[in-house]
Amino acid sequence: MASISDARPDTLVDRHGRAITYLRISVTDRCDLRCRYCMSEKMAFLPRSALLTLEEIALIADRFIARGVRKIRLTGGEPLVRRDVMDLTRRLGRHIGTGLDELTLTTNGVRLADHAEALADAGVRRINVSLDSLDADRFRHITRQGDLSKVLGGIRAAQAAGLAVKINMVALKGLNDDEIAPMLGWCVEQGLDLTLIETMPLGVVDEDRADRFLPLTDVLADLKTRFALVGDGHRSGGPARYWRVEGTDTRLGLISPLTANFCDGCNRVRLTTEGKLYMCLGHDDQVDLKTAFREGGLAAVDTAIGEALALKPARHDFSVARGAAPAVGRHMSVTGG
Ligand SMILES: Nc1nc2c(ncn2[C@@H]2O[C@H](COP(=O)(O)OP(=O)(O)OP(=O)(O)O)[C@@H](O)[C@H]2O)c(=O)[nH]1
Ligand SMILES: C[S@@+](CC[C@H](N)C(=O)[O-])C[C@H]1O[C@@H](n2cnc3c(N)ncnc32)[C@H](O)[C@@H]1O
Ligand code: SF4
Ligand code: SF4
Repeated sequence: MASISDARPDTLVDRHGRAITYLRISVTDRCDLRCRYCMSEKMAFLPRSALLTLEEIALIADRFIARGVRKIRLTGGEPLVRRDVMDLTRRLGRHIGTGLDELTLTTNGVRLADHAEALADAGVRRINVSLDSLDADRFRHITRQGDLSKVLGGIRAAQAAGLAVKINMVALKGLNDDEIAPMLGWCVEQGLDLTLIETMPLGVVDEDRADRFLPLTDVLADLKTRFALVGDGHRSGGPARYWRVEGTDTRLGLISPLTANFCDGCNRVRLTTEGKLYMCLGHDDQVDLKTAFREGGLAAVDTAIGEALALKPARHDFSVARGAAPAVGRHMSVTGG
């Protein structure tokens, strides 16, 4: 866990002594899919007038970089549906090697083929692509409208552009639990990493989370009977714990907020597309950086960021008990995952 004593003088440190070095930016709440665990079928999206402009996002990101953020991830909604996202990527990419160690992106992959080379040219070296099934019908069912072939084409294009690709798969009881081992096998064949994710109770969706929750402790025990998995001390700066499939290049990551809490090591905050800086995925504490910027410029942004550090909760209170209300009303697509 990062602590105040590890922190450089300009590093952002929260009231629990955790250095904030990772900024996740949701560039849009919109998406071209409607994954069942993420959104309800009928979602209302923000009007475009509510969004930060590209220039505002870039200026706010610069303030975080000046104060010790070393990793930025663009996310959403689906980041590649925002028309000017590549301009933003190029702009932020200029910090790589100086202020930033890494600029990266999490995408559903649908539009990836059109953007893969430009992402690589902007300095992105690896991306995460969400893929919950390799069966076209099931993929369409989970995403409500997705075309698997486009995602697979996007992954191939990313690899051809030299990007390392990690697959994100949300483990869903009764929806894709029988595909987890085959997915890991496929990732080994394709030279991809795989991260499994426990479903988190954010926003009201159209089914009870308890019906879909799959503890990754059980999944890991099963995978260990099928693959030679060796503990791997790799850290990406994100929440996953890693294993390597022995004799291969593939890493298996587990993101287990319910069964293996990782909040002690939290190093991240989230900027939404309307300029709210959320201090935790599972809580409502936030400051409004859009208003701060529009009323007081970057000095007011700096002050607001400082104030936000005092709001960061120690940990989430997620519950996937039957009938439990979601931890917060906003959907994952709004907070940016
Ligand atoms: N509870 C919780 N979940 C998180 C956090 N950060 C990321 N996740 C979840 O982890 C999943 C994968 O996130 P990604 O966008 O791939 O980011 P990452 O795990 O930081 O990625 P890497 O840089 O590859 O480690 C998503 O479902 C996120 O919501 C976090 O701080 N808390
Ligand atoms: C919100 S999406 C945004 C980026 C992009 N649209 C995508 O799907 O990769 C980011 C990540 O959050 C995951 N996610 C969404 N809702 C979730 C939930 N309720 N619990 C756990 N992970 C979730 C997705 O699977 C995806 O990997
Ligand atoms: S997980 Fe990503 S692709 Fe799926 S609905 Fe949410 S934002 Fe869209
Ligand atoms: S749930 Fe909140 S405190 Fe825990 S790791 Fe995620 S953002 Fe950090």
